[in-house]
This record gives sequence, C-alpha cells and structure tokens, in this order.
Amino acid sequence: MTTPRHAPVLLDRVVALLAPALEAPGSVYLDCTLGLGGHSEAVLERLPQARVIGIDRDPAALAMSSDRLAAHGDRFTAVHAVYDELPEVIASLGLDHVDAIFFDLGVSSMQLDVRDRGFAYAEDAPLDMRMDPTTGHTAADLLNTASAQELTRILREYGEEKFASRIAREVVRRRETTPFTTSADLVELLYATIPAPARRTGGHPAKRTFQALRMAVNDELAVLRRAIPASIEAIGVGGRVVVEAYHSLEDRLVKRAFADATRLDVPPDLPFVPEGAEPALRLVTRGAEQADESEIAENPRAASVRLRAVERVLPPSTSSRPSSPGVVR
Ligand SMILES: C[S@@+](CC[C@H](N)C(=O)[O-])C[C@H]1O[C@@H](n2cnc3c(N)ncnc32)[C@H](O)[C@@H]1O
Repeated sequence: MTTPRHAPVLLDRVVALLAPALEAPGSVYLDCTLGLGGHSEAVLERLPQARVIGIDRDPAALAMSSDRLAAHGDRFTAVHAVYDELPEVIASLGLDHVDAIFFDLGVSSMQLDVRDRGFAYAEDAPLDMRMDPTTGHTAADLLNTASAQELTRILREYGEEKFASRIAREVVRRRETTPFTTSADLVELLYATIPAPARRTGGHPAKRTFQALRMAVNDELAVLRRAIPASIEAIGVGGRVVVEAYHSLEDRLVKRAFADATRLDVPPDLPFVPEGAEPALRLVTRGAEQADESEIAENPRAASVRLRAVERVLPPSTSSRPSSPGVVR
C-alpha cells in the first residue's frame, strides 16, 4: 500500500501568519484540523519555541500524524475531538488560552484516497463519508431515511446542485425497493437522473451530490459556526486565528464571523468613538488570500482555497488613547 499523502495548502503563508503569535518560548499552537500533520510539522520544525496541539475527529488521521510527529516528543500532543470542542480540549490540557489556532477545512486527500471511507465517487465502496467512523450516521443512512424535502435542501444548499429536487425524488423512489449501500448505487442513480447535456458540463455529475452529503453527514457548517467564535474567545492578546476554507459557504461564514468580531459597534454617524468601543480583534489579511498559479498547478486542491486571519489586540483599557468622551474620528 502506498503511504497516504496530503499536500498542505499555502504552507509557507500559513506559517508566516501564525509565526508572530508564536514567538514566545512555550507559546501554544492549536491545529484544529491536524489531518496528516503537514502544517503542524512545519510549525514544529520552523518555530522551535512553540508547542503544538493537534485535533482531528478522524482516528485514522490522528494515528498517522501522531506517528509522523512522534519525533517531536512532548512538544506535540494529539487529541481526538471535534473542533467545536476546542474550549474543552484547551481546558483539559490545563491551559486558559492558546496563542494561535488554525483550521484547514474539509477532507484530506488521505480520506478521499482510502476507498472504504466512501468519500470518493470514483470508487465503489460502502457509502459512509463519516470523518469519524466510530460515531454518527452514514451517507447511506441519510439517503435511506431523510425526506425528499430535506434531501433537496441538502443538495441545493451544500452542493448548489441544479437538479436537487429531481435527484431527491429519485432517491426516495429507488430506496422503497432497493436501499442505498454503496457509492456505485448513488453514482448510477445520478447518471440516470441528471440530463445528458448537464452531465457534460461542470465536472463529474456526482461531485456536487457527494460534497453535499459529506457536509450533511459531518454537520460541517453547524460545527464551524460554533467553532470560529470559540476560537476567537480562546486566543490571548497577540493571538491569531487563521482559516483556510474551500467552499463558498464556509468562507462566507468565516468572513462574517471575523467581520462581526472586528466591527466597531458604533453608529457610523457618531463623530467620536466612545470609550471602550475598540474592537478586540483586527483583520490580518485584506480580503481572502488565494493560491497562485504555480501552487495550483502542483496541488489542484489549492485552486479553491480562501485564507483569512485575525489577531486579538490589546483590550481598550490598556490601549493608548485620549480619555472620555473618546477618540475623534
Ligand atoms: C484538509 S485536512 C487537514 C490537512 C492538514 N492541514 C495537513 O497538512 O495534513 C482536514 C482534516 O480535518 C479533519 N476535520 C474536519 N472537520 C473536523 C472537525 N469538525 N473536527 C475535527 N477535525 C475535523 C478531517 O478529518 C481532516 O483530517
């Protein structure tokens, strides 16, 4: 068997964004999506003063990255958790905050490549798609039980699938006689349901449906919606949160959460900024950063990445500014 691989996206840029928060000896980096440990390994090697905690909900990914990073001894700790549990993970390690947090959203190449995980439409395998196969419902369970209305919503919202309601109707019709068990069952239905001209455009006809089911099975957006504010709460002054998103819904959610946390909560026509109105956070990236053509040529996964970062700034009471009534705009 070949060694599973995952090429880390925007590796140098991510480490450069994390580095200012990890300058102090003993500073703590929390990698919320450890995967095969590519980004964490770079932090361990390039920022020798930092300690690394890696979270993953996939026990197989944790086992592989733990092997890979074992040489770093007690500078590295692996934790099996879902990343919206990050406050509990931090507390369980006896810490009250961390200095930098990173999310590299979605699935790893390893998960797509291992046939039995059922993530890939190109392979016939049990239709599973759980990032943590020890818990929760599989994609087959979802297809065999959800209402046509719910399936339509999932396919439309997470997959932007034009034929969402037609596919959902056919899924419900088929499962009455033959429940779904494998990815081939679903691919076959999609070929029979999506009209031929549409099958010839916009990539593989199963791509959008597989992505949508994966996001639903792992409840990805709801978990992210809880995790981003929790990560902002979990960093100390000078701490940074860095996120790589690959799906427009994820990036929108991150952008909004960062905008909410960095916004001055003051009416725009007020001539001064009232005492205590400074945001506790500043945007480090201007808009979303993307990969350049050379990285995309080497690693096609980089094509859809959107990278954003924020930093916690000094609280208002310690920042230098005139006292009451506030800072004149
Ligand atoms: C894109 S990969 C990370 C790759 C990693 N940066 C590297 O260089 O190897 C995403 C990883 O995050 C994990 N993951 C996704 N959602 C998660 C969640 N809600 N909680 C914990 N881990 C999650 C997946 O299991 C996968 O291993």
